Amino acid sequence: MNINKIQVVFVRHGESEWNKNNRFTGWVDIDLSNRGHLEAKQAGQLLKKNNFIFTYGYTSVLKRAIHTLWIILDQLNQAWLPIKKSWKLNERHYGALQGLNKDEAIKKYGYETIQKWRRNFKDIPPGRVKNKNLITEIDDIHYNIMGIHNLPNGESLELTANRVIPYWKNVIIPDINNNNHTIIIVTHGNSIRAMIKFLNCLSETEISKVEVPTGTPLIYEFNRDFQPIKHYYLS
Ligand SMILES: O=C(O)[C@H](O)COP(=O)(O)O
Repeated sequence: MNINKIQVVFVRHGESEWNKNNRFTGWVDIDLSNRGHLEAKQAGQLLKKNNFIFTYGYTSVLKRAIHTLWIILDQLNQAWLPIKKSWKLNERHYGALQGLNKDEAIKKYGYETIQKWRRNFKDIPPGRVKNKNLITEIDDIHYNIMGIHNLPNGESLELTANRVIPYWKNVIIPDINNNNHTIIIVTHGNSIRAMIKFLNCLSETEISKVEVPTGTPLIYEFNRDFQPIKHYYLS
């Protein structure tokens, strides 16, 4: 690989309608709010101002991330960029919490339990009852077409990392080695937290304190062995 530096830009999607309404979203396919559109546009403008030109893009199969990537690429005049979409970059599946307002969930389960499900590395939120909780059927069509028959039903950050990190190692790194050295990955709060824990070798306690803002480019620079040299938010 004949390149000077490898740059990977992670962006958490812009604010979604359910971020705005403070609802657990997970795999429910909710779109951007007006503010989310604006955040995505501003992220694109910021990347343009800093002369980013991407060679490949990645996103989940959830529209809040896909649309954020489209808006960013539109700002960069790079709508043509090849993009890979994978459910392995989806948000953590929030099980029975999906659709619940976070304050109401705290009233129902208690603050400490909710916080444990949200931020402990290994804690798995309760699973939803099939056909009872929100939009199960739509999820089934969405994912059946992709040939995924065993949908998760509540994931810890650890379980999320168990699909995100292999995707990084087995798909993204080989693509980078194939000369795609400046890439953008638009995904979700917890999929990015899984990557941050892995790349920065953070402990479970350290990652429990890390929050990822919506629509803000997080730049990682790597050496050829994919060790991070530096990372910073573009703002
Ligand atoms: O899926 C969600 O509800 C959010 O995108 C992430 O939620 P969290 O910050 O509660 O993990």
